[in-house]
Amino acid sequence: MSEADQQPEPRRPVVGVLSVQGDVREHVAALDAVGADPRLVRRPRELEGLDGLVIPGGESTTIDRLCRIFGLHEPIRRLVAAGLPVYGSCAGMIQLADEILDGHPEQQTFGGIDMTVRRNAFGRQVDSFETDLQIAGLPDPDRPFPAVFIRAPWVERLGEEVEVLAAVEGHPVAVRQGHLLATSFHPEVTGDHRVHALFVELCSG
Ligand SMILES: NC(=O)CC[C@H](N)C(=O)O
Repeated sequence: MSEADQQPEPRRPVVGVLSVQGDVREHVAALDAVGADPRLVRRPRELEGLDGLVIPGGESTTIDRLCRIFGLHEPIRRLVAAGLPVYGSCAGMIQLADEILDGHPEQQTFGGIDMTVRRNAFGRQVDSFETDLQIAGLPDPDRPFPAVFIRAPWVERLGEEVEVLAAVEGHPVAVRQGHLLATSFHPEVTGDHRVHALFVELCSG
C-alpha cells in the first residue's frame, strides 16, 4: 500500500439539524451529499461537539415555542453568539434575525444577524414561487440557483456587517454575517446543494 493510501479520510464536519419542526429530512440529505456528518438535534446535549447547525424552514413561531419548551433556546443563542457557524433557511432565517416584523407578540429569536426580517413578506403577494437566482459566493457562481420560496420572509433592514448574497426585486433573500448564513428560500428541496456546500465550507474553516 502506498503512503497516500494510508492517509486517513478527512474528518467530515459534524453539522446539527434542529429537529423540533420543519423540513429536517431534506437538510440531512443535502448535508450528507456535500460531505458533512449530519446529526439531529432535539435535546440540549445533542448540541455538544457540533461544527455547525442548520435551522430548517417550517413555522418560526412553532420552532421558537418548542425550542423554549425543550430548553434549546438559550444554549443555541449562546452558541450563535460564541461563533458557531449556523445556517437558517426561511423560518430559520427569521430565527437568526436580531429583529422581526409581523412576528407573534411573544416570539423570540436566537438573533445573531444584525437585520430586521419581515415574516411572510412575499406571502402577501404569492404564497409560493420559484425563481432562478444569482447567488454570490456559491461554487460555480454563474450557474443560476433554482430558489424555492414558500411563505417566505425578506430582509427590510441590514446592519453594516451583513453581506447581501442575493436579492429578489430589491429585497435581500440571502445574507451572510461572518459565521452566520441565512436564505429566505429552501435550497434543500431543489437537489442543487451549492448553498449547503458553502455552509459546510464555513463549518470546516
Ligand atoms: N417556509 C417557511 O419556513 C415559512 C416561514 C413561515 N412563514 C414563518 O413565519 O415561520
